Amino acid sequence: MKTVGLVGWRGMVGSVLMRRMSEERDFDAIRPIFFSTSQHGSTAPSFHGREGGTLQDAYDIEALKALDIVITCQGGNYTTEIYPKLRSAGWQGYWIDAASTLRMKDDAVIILDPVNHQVISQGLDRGIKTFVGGNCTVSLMLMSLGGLFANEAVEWASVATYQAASGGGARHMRELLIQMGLLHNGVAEALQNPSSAILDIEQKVTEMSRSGVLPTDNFGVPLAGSLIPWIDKQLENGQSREEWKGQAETNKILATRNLIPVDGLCVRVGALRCHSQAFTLKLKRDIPLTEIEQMLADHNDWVKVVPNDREITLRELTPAAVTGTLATPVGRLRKLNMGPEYLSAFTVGDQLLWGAAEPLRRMLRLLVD
Ligand SMILES: NC(=O)C1=CN([C@@H]2O[C@H](COP(=O)(O)OP(=O)(O)OC[C@H]3O[C@@H](n4cnc5c(N)ncnc54)[C@H](OP(=O)(O)O)[C@@H]3O)[C@@H](O)[C@H]2O)C=CC1
Ligand SMILES: N[C@@H](CC(=O)OP(=O)(O)O)C(=O)O
Repeated sequence: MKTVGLVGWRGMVGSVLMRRMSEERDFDAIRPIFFSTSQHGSTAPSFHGREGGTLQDAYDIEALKALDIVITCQGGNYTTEIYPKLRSAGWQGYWIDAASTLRMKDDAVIILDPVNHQVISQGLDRGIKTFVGGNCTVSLMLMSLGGLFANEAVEWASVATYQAASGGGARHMRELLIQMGLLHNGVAEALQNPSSAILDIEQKVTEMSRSGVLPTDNFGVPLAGSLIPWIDKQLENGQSREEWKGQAETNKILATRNLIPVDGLCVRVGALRCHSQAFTLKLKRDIPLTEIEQMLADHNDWVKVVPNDREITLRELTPAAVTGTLATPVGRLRKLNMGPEYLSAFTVGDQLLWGAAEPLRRMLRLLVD
């Protein structure tokens, strides 16, 4: 049985990972050792009835060296500090990581096994020992649209994202909810009165939003009742770093021989943990819509083709409907006015599940089964 070090297990992504590992009885297949950067010496958690012992120091290279596998959701700073030290200390184990730090390294594979199982297997055969979860929007796009990529049907993809607050981390989610609460409190009385003027209510909300009373330490500006058309750092070419990841990671995950252009605009909206994405896809040929739907539906067990029907779309293709599930639905499929090779699509997916935790635990299973 492999000894597996779990780092970052009590964070937001880590908690989702622990829950999924419990549900899938992954702890039965490993000898887990829990680490912490701040609480070593305390009692480790017990999952699935197994005592976790004592929390180990996540900065202790000797302790980490004794592991067969490290699985970390601790974040990029931890990876940047510890990974090179551990490798230069001669550690030959498998490193499974949620952070973006190592994703584009030549000796790392981006893991999304329903989409690139073959790339992962080839990596293992080549002796690759570093496996990194993809960016959430990229992973969710490929889970939903994988069938079109697998059939080499996509010439290029243009995307507008609607990304949830959770992508920024736990503090961002709290900030959004506090902003929502403050805005509502400010007009709650007026809302009780059906004859109050809606534009007076709106004006009060807008004034509050601009007044500086809302907490904005994490997002920088109010998100409640608004949106933020920029995610992550600014690059010199005008893209945000989140937008840059779209093409870079998609092509690496798929191991494309000819680059598939992917570009668009990444936008933060007031959803909690589901990222949605609106696509314009240029297909390589005019494929009938029924064939497209079949390709998409056949690709993996989690994608669901939602008929392009108003009622069904409202019921099944929203963050509220998808949150907390492993489903990665795709809908609003139709040929656009630009011509029969232009397809629209709208996807929704939980960014903490397929967007973060799920590819990691499935990689672990590939290594231990
Ligand atoms: N948020 C996201 O959507 C995604 C995140 N990621 C990656 O995962 C990393 C971790 O993200 P996320 O889970 O959001 O980070 P969190 O801030 O929720 O957790 C990170 C660490 O903070 C420490 N911590 C300190 N105080 C607390 C507390 N009160 N409750 C829980 N943990 C606490 C824990 O480490 P310790 O026990 O050592 O103190 C924990 O492992 C990111 O940096 C990123 O690299 C990847 C994809 C998506
Ligand atoms: N940047 C993503 C979340 C994330 O953590 O992405 P990455 O794993 O590529 O750093 C978002 O804000 O929604």
